[in-house]
Amino acid sequence: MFKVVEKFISINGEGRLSGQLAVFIRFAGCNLDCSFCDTRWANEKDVDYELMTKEDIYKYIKFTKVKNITLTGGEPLLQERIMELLEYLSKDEYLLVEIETNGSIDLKKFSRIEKNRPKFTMDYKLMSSNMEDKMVIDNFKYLNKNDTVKFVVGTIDDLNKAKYLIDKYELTNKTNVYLSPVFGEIDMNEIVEFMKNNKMNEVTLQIQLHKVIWHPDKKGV
Ligand SMILES: C[S@@+](CC[C@H](N)C(=O)[O-])C[C@H]1O[C@@H](n2cnc3c(N)ncnc32)[C@H](O)[C@@H]1O
Ligand SMILES: Nc1nc2[nH]cc(C(=O)O)c2c(=O)[nH]1
Ligand code: SF4
Ligand SMILES: [Mg+2]
Repeated sequence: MFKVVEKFISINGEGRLSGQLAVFIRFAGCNLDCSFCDTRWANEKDVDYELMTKEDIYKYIKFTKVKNITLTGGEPLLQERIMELLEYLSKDEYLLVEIETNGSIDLKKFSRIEKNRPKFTMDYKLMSSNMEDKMVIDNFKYLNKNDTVKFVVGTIDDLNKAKYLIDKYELTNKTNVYLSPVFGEIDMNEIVEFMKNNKMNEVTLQIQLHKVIWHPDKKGV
């Protein structure tokens, strides 16, 4: 059984599928406590959730008739039998499943799903998150062109570290690389100037589209 705090259809506001319809399954609980977390409510010990089986989740997804699925949270890979869910969903070739994961969970076993492997959007938490020491650097090697590394940046120091990691691990040759501002905390022009000054080709700047369409704190979107 999986602890689902919310499930909804929306426009994906992040990453490569931003702007497209997606079904969101948000799981309860997280092992990190990022300074900027915009979904802290999902990680509270007493958060309300519905218990769903993998079949319940699949039935809900098919009922929506939406192709893109984002498994998120909280930290989705902490769910005890998440591997069973991923393998179950991967059998449906029509679905495009992506996982928003926080960089602290070893991705090795998940990257081994053969057919129609879910796509990782792996956050690398930088200094301003206060969670950088939890990052599993080895994860970079399990990411491919279907996946994304996302750097949520709140300061110039974060930007400098992101650039250092992008260069050191040649991330733009391996996977998609996104910079995302800590919403409302950093002047996006500063990020653009940094990208221009550092000739950051093949890096994508995103803004969380759902926070532009709706109030930034609105749930279920
Ligand atoms: C709430 S997290 C859930 C998935 C997973 N725990 C993670 O951190 O990737 C989903 C995404 O929202 C991003 N996020 C959370 N709070 C944010 C904020 N205040 N500004 C920008 N992005 C934020 C995270 O970095 C992550 O990419
Ligand atoms: N619209 C919308 N798009 C999203 N993409 C990733 C999200 C997340 O919280 O993981 C998210 C979210 O919370 N809402
Ligand atoms: S890892 Fe994700 S859900 Fe957990 S605290 Fe950080 S942003 Fe929030
Ligand atoms: Mg969100």
